[in-house]
Formats: sequence, C-alpha cells, structure tokens
Amino acid sequence: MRNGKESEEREYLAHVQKELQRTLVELEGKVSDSYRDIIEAKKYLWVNMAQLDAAERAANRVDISLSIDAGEKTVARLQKIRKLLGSPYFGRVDFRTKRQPDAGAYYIGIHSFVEEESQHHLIYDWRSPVASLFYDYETGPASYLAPAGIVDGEITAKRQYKIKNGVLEYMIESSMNIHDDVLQKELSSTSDEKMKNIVATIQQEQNAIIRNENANELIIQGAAGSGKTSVALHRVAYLLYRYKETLRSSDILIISPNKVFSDYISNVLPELGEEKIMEAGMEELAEKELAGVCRFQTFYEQVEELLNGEDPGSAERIRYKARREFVLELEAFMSYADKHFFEPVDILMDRVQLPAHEICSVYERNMQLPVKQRLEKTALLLAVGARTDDGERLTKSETNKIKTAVKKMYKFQQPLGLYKAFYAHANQPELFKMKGKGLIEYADVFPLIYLKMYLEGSSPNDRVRHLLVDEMQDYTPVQYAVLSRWFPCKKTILGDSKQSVNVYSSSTLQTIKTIFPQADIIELSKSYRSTREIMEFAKEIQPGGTMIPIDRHGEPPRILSCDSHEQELDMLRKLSQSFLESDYHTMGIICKTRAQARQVYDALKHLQEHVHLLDFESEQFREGITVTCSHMAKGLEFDQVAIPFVNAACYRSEMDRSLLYIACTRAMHALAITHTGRKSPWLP
Ligand SMILES: Nc1ncnc2c1ncn2[C@@H]1O[C@H](COP(=O)(O)OP(=O)(O)OP(=O)(O)O)[C@@H](O)[C@H]1O
Repeated sequence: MRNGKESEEREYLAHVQKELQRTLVELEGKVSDSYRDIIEAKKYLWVNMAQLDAAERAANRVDISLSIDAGEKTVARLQKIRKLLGSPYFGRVDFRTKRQPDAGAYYIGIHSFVEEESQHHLIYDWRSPVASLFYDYETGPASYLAPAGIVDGEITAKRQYKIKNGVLEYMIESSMNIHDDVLQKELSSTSDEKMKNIVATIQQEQNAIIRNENANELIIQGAAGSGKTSVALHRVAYLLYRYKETLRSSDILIISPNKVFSDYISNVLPELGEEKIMEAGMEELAEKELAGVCRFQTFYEQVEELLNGEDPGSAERIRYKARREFVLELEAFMSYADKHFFEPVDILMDRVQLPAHEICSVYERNMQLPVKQRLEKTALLLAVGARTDDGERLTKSETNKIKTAVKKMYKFQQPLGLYKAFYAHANQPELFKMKGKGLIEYADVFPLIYLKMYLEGSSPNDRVRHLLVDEMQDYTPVQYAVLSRWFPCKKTILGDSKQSVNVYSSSTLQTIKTIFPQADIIELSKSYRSTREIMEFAKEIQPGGTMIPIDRHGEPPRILSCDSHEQELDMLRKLSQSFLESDYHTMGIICKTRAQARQVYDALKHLQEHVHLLDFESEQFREGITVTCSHMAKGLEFDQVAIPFVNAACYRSEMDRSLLYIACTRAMHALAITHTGRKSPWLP
C-alpha cells in the first residue's frame, strides 16, 4: 500500500504542501504581473487617447478587459490554493481495476490539484467521478461512472484525515464509507454564524441526491436537521462542476424564506469554490408581478395575524386557497371565462361594419393565447381583413377604433376584477376579503397572479436554468403552479412537512407529489443537527414520521417552571448569562410571536452588543444571543436554544405545536424551555 504508514502519510502531506506553496508563489507573481500590465495598458490608453483612432482604442479596451478576466481567474485559483494549504484533503480511497492491478491512491479534497511537473493529480476534487467511491462504498467491489463509462474495480483501503491549518490532527483507517467518529467530531463542534460545508462527511444517501443528474424535478423530504439545505447547496456546486461549460452560478436561483436565511447559507458555495447563486423570496417575485395592480400582506404578517387570532375567518379563507383542487377550480373558471366573459357585438363604423358572429369566430380561433393578446390579435386580424364599402383598406385610426371596441367586449380589464368574479362565480364571495384599499391578503396573492397570467400572459424566465425551492411545505399548490410558469426549468424542491409555519396553508409531500408527478422523490430520515436527547424530545411534540436521531449525546432538554412572568424573564437572563460564560457561539431565544420576541429583547438589553433581535426586516445572522420567533428561525441553528412562555394558553393549537417543534429542532447541543403557570399540553 502506498503511504501505508503514518510517517509516510506525513511525508506525502509535506510533499503536497510544498507543491501547493510553490504554486502559490507562482500565482502571486502572476497576479502582481497582471495587475501591473493592466495599469500600464490603462495608462497607455489614457496618455495616447488623442493619437489613437477609434479602432485602436477599441482594441486596447478589449486587451484590458481580457487581462482583467485572466487576472480574476488567477485570483480565484490563488484562493483555492490558499484554502488547500490549510487543509489539502480529507479522504483517500485506494482503488484497483483489472487494467491497473496496483491500487492507485486517490486523495480527495475540496478542490483538485495537479503537480505541475508530473501532471499527476495530487488531490481530486470531491465532485470528480472517482471521488464518488469515497462516499458511496466500503472496502470491496466498487464502481464509478467516468466520462468514458462505468469503471469496475475494488477498493482496497479507505482513510479519513483531519488536517487543520496545515497540521495533520488525526487520520482514521476504516472500511466504512464515512467513519462515524469523524462525523461525530464534526457534529459536536460549535456553530458558526454561517452554514458550513459538509464535503468531508457527506453520507451515502446525501451523495445520491447531490449527484442526481437526471431528474427534471427532484423533491427532497427530510426530517429537521437531515441536511436538506446543505445537500441542496452541495448539489448546486456539483452541477456547476459537472456542467461547467454550459451552466453558471448566475443561471441558478434559490427561493428562500427570508434574507437572514440567505445570509446564513451565503458562504457555502464560495467555500466550495463557486460563486454565489441568485436568491429571491416569493414576495419579492410577487411584488414585481403585482406592481400597479395592488399591494399585499406579507407571509409573516399573515402568520402573525393567525397567531394573534385577529380575524377568525382568515384561517378558513387560507385553507380554502391552499387546496390542490383550488388550482383546478381556477383553471375551470378560466375556461368558463373564455366562453362567457367575451360578449361580441356588431361594430358599426362610418366606412365599415363588422358583425358580432365574425368577431366571435376570430376570437375563438385564438383561444390558446392569454386574453389580452387574444383580443389584440382578434382586433388586428379583423382590421387587416376588413375592407370599406369601396373596397379600401382601413386607416390606422379605424384599426385603433376596432382594437378599443374588441377590448371592451371582454368583461374584465383588470386582474383584480376578474379575481373577484371567481368568488362570485363560485357562490362564495365571503372567501375574498380586501385588507384595505388596494391591499389584499397574502392567501390571495398567488391565485391573483395565476389569473393575471391567464388575462395578460407571462414571460417565462429563461435565464434561470435551475430552481431551488427551500421550505417546500410552506408553499401552496397555486404557488407551485405560478412558479412552474415563471421557471419552466429543472427544479430541486426541499422541505419537511412537519415544519410548516402556517398549518392552514402548508403542503404535504403527497400534495407536492401530485403537482410534480414525474419528480424523483428522496426522503432523508437521519437527523444530524441535534443531540439524540433533543431530537427524542422534539419527536414527542410531533410524533410520527421517520426521523432517526444521530447517536450523539448531550444534556437532556430542561423544562423550567416559573412562578411569575417576571421570574421567567429573570430565568432567561440567567440562561443568557451562562451562555455568555460557556464555549458556545450562538444562542437562540425563540418565541412564538414577534411581540414576545420584542419583550424578551427589551428584558435582555443590558447585555447590549451580545443580543440581537431578528425581525422580519433583518438581513443578517450573527454570533451571540439571537432573540426571534419560530417562523424567522426556520432553517437556522444555534448551539443552545431557549424557548420562553411555553404555557398552556400560549401553545395550544396545531399551529403552535408546529412552531414549537421548529423551535426545538433549531438546537444543536442544549435546549431549555420556560413557562409560567400550566405548561403547554404539547410538551412531553
Ligand atoms: N453529512 C453531514 N456531515 C456533517 N454535518 C452534516 C451532514 N449533514 C448535515 N449536517 C449538519 O446538520 C445540520 C443541519 O443541516 P441542514 O440545515 O442542511 O438541515 P435541514 O434538513 O435543512 O434542516 P432544517 O429543515 O431543520 O432546517 C447542519 O449543521 C449541517 O452541517
């Protein structure tokens, strides 16, 4: 076995580092050369501007921009080499084939690295075909898919390494795919303010998702902490590597629940050597679509309103619009509108007359178009075909008159009017309620957009070539219908039906399956984030499902009973103080509502720079104590979590239960729950 002994491994590491160092120096030289060249070229252009003709100036500019591109590439490479110097590789797999009976040792790292002189791969990128052996197999027969086809062989040895700041901390030889000890060590570490990459410990079932190239739609249902978001981001990095000639980061869009979450995950792709992808929230997209039509309540405002029980009818309205059948009902209404809302009448002008039946027949021939375009085309075809009594063509002004007349024959000019007509048609006008002048409820936003598309058409976004939808359970079938029209590209859709922030409008995996019947569906049940004690506690709050906690242990969750509200706030102060004295980096105090969060934040203000209030407008996730509410905490994680006010009055409904589950599953290592008076019936 090559580099069999630890001393040989250390020698190999030293050799790799020496090569990396050499490359680093070379690249640094190249960067300063190209910096100097660019400055010189710019100076030359500036000084000689008057003497150069237009073609020469253009040629100079092209040269400069090419040099800048080349310089940027060198800087990117330099960054990768710097990263490798700290930790060149984390795994090794020895693989032999019939053609190569002496097993070759493949070292796997975050980026690949080739020795210049020998052109020998000292490190293979974790996304390279051969690296899949490391994640997918134990020792023994194995195969991987190379560009030229399947390569069969045998894995004779596997090793994992922890190299930090260039020092080999430990190495483990194991027949297993990813050794449990290494995973345990990774999971026991304290949290960061940004999500970490998991390349060194990707699990086999996660790797299958990351490397899935065939699915047009891939749905990942995974328990809390099962790595859905991490895996989806690693999948993006994999696809960018696999299709590097045709796919760029700017072709990929992630729909994320809020800005804080986007900030939290923003480091993963750059750490993996890729550029950030585009991100957008559902509301941001809706805002563009409804500009000039109406304003709308946000999703968070909707959830807050439900939690505060401000409008008893709103749950019913939300539930109605979150059904799968609702999309079909909207579509049936569109067919009805096609037939009944166009009322042709004779057009009688001085020089020309167009009978209603002729208008109707042209209209019916263009049914495949959205209403507005259909009307325009109808008018245009009529105008082009029409002749005056003297056999003359129509003038521009006559054509325009026909256009206006045909347009008016359709009963609704505005999407909102058509949307209201839907409820009148369904004989349920009470299910549509404006929140104020020009302000609609969140539940109406996407049905309205869907009807607007029918009325005015929509232009699919061709720039987005892969769409990632996180927290899939929070989107309704009509939202998916709109998303599919906006983005007719490949999709990775992920979430957990147990973590809905609004139980009235959440979609189950079953529902999402019916929306995307061709999708590949993968379920992740192993949960990595929290200790077994925390996950077993959470499982008692939301039983059922297939969540399997990882075998990592910690202190059991504490339920702390208080005598008064003031004493409960005092308890939170104590918990915060002890967190500040501990080795933990992040603590989340997760409340049910925004108002509660503000109250707790005020009570902890004396801790000043250590405490942050995370609200709907926040954009950043930071170290220290974060006071927030469950629906903002979704997707995030903390070393330690405290959940206040978990009494019977505050946490009683199904929705409260779901929020409590989300809050508990944010904790990695420690969880404390406080209450005054009778504790919530959802607590174990
Ligand atoms: N294979 C792995 N190796 C190491 N850590 C992992 C692995 N898979 C997941 N994790 C860790 O588990 C935690 C949860 O991951 P992630 O946030 O991606 O899960 P999730 O399923 O999206 O969670 P949730 O739905 O609860 O928000 C993260 O700290 C992540 O680094």
